[in-house]
Amino acid sequence: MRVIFTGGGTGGHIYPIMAIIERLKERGISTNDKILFVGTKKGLESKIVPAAGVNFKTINIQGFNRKHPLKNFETIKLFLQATKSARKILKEFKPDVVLGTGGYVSGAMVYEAAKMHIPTMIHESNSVVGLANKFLGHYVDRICYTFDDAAKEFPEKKKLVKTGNPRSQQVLSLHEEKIDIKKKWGLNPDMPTVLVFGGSRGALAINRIMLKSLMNLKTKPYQIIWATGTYYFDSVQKKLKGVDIGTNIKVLPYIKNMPGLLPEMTCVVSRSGATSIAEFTALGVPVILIPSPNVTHNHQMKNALDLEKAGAALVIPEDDLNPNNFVSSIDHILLDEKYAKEMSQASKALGVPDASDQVIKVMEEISR
Ligand SMILES: CC(=O)N[C@H]1[C@@H](OP(=O)(O)OP(=O)(O)OC[C@H]2O[C@@H](n3ccc(=O)[nH]c3=O)[C@H](O)[C@@H]2O)O[C@H](CO)[C@@H](O)[C@@H]1O
Repeated sequence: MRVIFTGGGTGGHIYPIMAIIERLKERGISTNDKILFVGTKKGLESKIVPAAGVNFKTINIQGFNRKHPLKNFETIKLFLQATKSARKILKEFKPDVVLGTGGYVSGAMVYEAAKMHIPTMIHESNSVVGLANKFLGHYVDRICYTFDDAAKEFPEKKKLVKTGNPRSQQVLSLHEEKIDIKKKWGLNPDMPTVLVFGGSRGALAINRIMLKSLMNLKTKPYQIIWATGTYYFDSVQKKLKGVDIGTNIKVLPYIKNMPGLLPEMTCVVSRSGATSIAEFTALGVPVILIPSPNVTHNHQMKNALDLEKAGAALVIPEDDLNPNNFVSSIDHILLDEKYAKEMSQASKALGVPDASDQVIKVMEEISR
């Protein structure tokens, strides 16, 4: 099967595609020469995709400027050029199906493909639908989604297929490379352990609450792995200079093998980005979610409440966060095994272990 994938900007648009590509190859449905990823030069995809050995082409496109509408003249000019480039790529590559996950580049590619009567589909990984997917919903053959709230935003119900997030299946298949926390960080593998991190880039609010809670946390009968985010690591280190943080707290910039560490954790404290949630629910990890308030339409709060409603997470809004509710929420899960087990089961029930296969099934159904 010849497939063009397109999506850009954030990791949320890229990780699901990378998971589907891996599975397509694993199952022998497609090969590297029949797969093309179309993104932008500036987006994260220009680093991740070629590094994974996937064919990559770019289109020059930019977002609309909501603050300075006059500057959008250039944007419109670029958009029209982008649709021309999209058409050229589609004519040359001749895909059997085109799948977009969001971002302006995906808007241009999938729209052009639909106009050329090439089978098209989109995947929405968040609970609030992004601008490009909302627009494309009118033109594509199928709409795959993760959260029921997202489905409500598309008027044509017959196009909808609930597949879950392909990252879930990928995380489960990587399950065997577990991290040995004793060897790696000198921690006790028999002690309950909590991982604290703030999404792919780290979160200032989560780092601040950790700094404020350290004196309390270092006396607890559990351990903490705190990934500050690479960007914040030096400033956190400076603040910790000369401070005794005990032996049960390990401070790191970034976790390289998250799927290998998550199954070892008793509980996780995190933001509620779509990919993180796909990972937590695939593995059934009990979580305390502190949604980022700085995202479009407050979608992280919606993602988080979906888990809380199912009994799979505790949610603390960033505005309400203080050292008391932070530490007592961790205590609640780490010191009560029964409660942690119930959360884990509720979380697993939300995960879709064969999400990539479900998306691939839709691709096979519509491809020409
Ligand atoms: C601030 C912002 O705009 N956030 C958005 C961004 O979040 P963000 O880019 O943080 O993405 P997610 O939370 O979805 O995923 C983070 C990814 O980074 C990995 N990781 C993180 C820390 C670490 O030390 N090691 C590591 O490997 C996680 O395992 C996960 O795979 O994209 C998401 C879609 O995916 C959106 O829902 C979020 O709202």
